[in-house]
Amino acid sequence: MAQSAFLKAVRGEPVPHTPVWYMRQAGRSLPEYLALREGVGMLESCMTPELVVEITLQPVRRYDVDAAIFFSDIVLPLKAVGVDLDIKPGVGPVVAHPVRTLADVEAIPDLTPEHVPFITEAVRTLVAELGATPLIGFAGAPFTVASYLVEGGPSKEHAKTKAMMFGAPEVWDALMRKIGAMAASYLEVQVAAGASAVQLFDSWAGALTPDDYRTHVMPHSARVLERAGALGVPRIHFGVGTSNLLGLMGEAGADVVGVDWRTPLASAIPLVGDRAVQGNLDPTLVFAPTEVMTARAAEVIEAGRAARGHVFNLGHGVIPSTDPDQLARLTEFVQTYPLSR
Ligand SMILES: Cc1c2[nH]c(c1CCC(=O)O)Cc1[nH]c(c(CCC(=O)O)c1C)Cc1[nH]c(c(CCC(=O)O)c1C)Cc1[nH]c(c(C)c1CCC(=O)O)C2
Repeated sequence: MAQSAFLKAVRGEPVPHTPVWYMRQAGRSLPEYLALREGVGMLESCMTPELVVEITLQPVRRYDVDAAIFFSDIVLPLKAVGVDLDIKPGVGPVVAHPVRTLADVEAIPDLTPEHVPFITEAVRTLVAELGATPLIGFAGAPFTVASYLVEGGPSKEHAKTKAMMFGAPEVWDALMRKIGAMAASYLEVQVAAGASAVQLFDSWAGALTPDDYRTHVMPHSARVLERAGALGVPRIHFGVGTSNLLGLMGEAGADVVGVDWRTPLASAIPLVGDRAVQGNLDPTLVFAPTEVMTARAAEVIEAGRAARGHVFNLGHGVIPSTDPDQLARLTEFVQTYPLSR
């Protein structure tokens, strides 16, 4: 495991090849996933260790990627403590009673390992099955999880969330502390059971100005990353549309900053300081002819050499209509691309 290209890259050590994994590598792009999920709800599948193990392993078998990502969802810890929510196909997380008041926040229980025995079981089994392939655990960052809780579902503008942030700072602070502590506890469970690294997904942080991020969000994400850091595992911090936040997302306590595809790595690397980067091929390039896709992947790898370390990934999740064979070709291309270091 110590020889893993992924772990070497995140520590900034020389690598045998550029490591690669994909956000949403498990899921609807894989026919074997669709077959397994038939008649099983998303949250139900996340709470069934045999399904979590099998779904997490599917892309590792198919692509021989350099890391597995635990199959779950950012709202799963909320579900586990009893928040009434569902994940609707084609929509995303939907919360029955959106959070508006301090009483709403206080009604959400704190997460303990006893809430998520199925996570511990799934991670332990996975780590044994994966052998030398590292498992990445993950949690949703406070802002992104808050958006689902406050809006009640997916949102483009995050208007209610930001209205609380600007207009009800005491409710906002209590909510961010509550779900930040929950994210940290959730990561602790995954690492205690054997996860080798963690990723904090702040997918919607790109909706914020740098000042608002620094004042209202970063301290809460920093506390999550600090607790994860105390466990001794590398921490990846990712968001979408974050070109103006990359420096702050690194400073929040990340070892690796995830970059979406809109920001060229050459621009991102000077912003993140002495940290590794992860990313960032446009996920739609898998629909281009293979040689177009691989030429663009080569540009990403070349640009990544300027960083302390580089983990290849897409700039956001695998699009469900992606052809798995094309992703297999991309993986092989990245893993066999010549190194100059
Ligand atoms: C914002 C967010 C969510 N969930 C997640 C994020 C952060 C990452 C990102 O920015 O994409 C995180 C997540 N969700 C899922 C994973 C699995 C691990 C992996 O990356 O392979 C991870 C890391 C499974 C999932 N989470 C979800 C699916 C699809 C559900 C299904 O297969 O029926 C999967 C595989 C559902 C979900 N859950 C969420 C959305 C937006 C959706 C998609 C809704 C849809 O289009 O159907 C919330």
